Amino acid sequence: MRPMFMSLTINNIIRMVAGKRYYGDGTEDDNEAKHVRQLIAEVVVSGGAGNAADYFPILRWVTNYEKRIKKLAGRVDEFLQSLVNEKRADKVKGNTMIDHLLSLQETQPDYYTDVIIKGIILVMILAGTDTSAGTLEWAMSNLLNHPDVLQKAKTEIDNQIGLDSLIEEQDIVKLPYLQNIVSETLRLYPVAPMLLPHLASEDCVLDGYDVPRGTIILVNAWAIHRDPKLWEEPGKFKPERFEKKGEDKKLMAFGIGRRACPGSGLAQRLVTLALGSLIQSFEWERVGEEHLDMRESEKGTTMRKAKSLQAMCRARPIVQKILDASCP
Ligand code: HEM
Repeated sequence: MRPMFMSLTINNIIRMVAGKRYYGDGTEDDNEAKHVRQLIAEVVVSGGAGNAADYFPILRWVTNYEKRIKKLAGRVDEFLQSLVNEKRADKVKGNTMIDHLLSLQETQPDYYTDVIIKGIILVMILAGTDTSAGTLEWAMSNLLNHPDVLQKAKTEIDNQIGLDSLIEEQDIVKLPYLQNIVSETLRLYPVAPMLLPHLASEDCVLDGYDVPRGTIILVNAWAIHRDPKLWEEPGKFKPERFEKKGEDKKLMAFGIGRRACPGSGLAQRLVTLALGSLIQSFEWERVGEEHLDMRESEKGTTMRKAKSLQAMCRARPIVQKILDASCP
């Protein structure tokens, strides 16, 4: 299911940024979409790769890694510039993120240069797609390994939303158990397990340790989320734990403070809505009797499942109802 989750999250970000869709919905044979899909696939593969020549500079003589990455960066820049140029040429202003950034460029041209705008688009794609897709994959895998939790979430959705209309963004507040499933997934499987590296801007003392200015600090959120001093039965997937007031305050899957994830609201909404829609629309089962392998992959910048998720599903009656209503 990983490629489907990636298509969803990339569409979500690029539609917000540029009002375009490159996956599904008739884009299969579109040449521009094909080109962008290929480019994004290359960026995803290269994104988490290490460069041995950083540690053994002599390897520069034998690998063409840097040359290849520079070429890829050039193609990415060309693509981002084409998105900006296209929006700039539009006669009527739209409501996409690029439209708003170009308006700011008119009033503050020294700050909102094309380079800054392209940087913002790129960070949205890099930080906002793999992370949400990975969380969805962990959440779905947890549900398949815990059919009782899946059943409880289905009952909540059926009772709160009904069997005639699809769940919408504003319904999420009526689904606390579904929200707790997402929190419990982020606790056990934070896709950025060491957050991002932070640099001490001044000398400071952390928990009794002297930390000199310039030290790189990594926070092990994964270990904090499984600390038996903080959580009861920390290794157990138990969404009910978040029914206790204040438990969610202990989560740090998005970091804490000024440099915490600015996309956390979007990510939580997208993951909860997508998960809710999958539960509402389909009956889900594991492919075999065995529990799913929940080991983590050793590769990549985000923490992914070592074994990509495969599952079986059967449409629930609501799908036919919605299809009948959309093409009478
Ligand atoms: C489940 C999904 C996500 C998770 C678990 C996640 C997690 C994180 C974490 C742990 C950090 C570093 C915080 C720190 O070191 O203190 C971060 C930073 C960041 N995230 Fe997310 N993120 C997710 C989705 C998103 C989305 C959807 C976007 C944007 C659309 C986004 C944009 C960013 C950006 C721009 C930063 C860097 C912020 C800075 O350096 O000031 N993230 N995220």
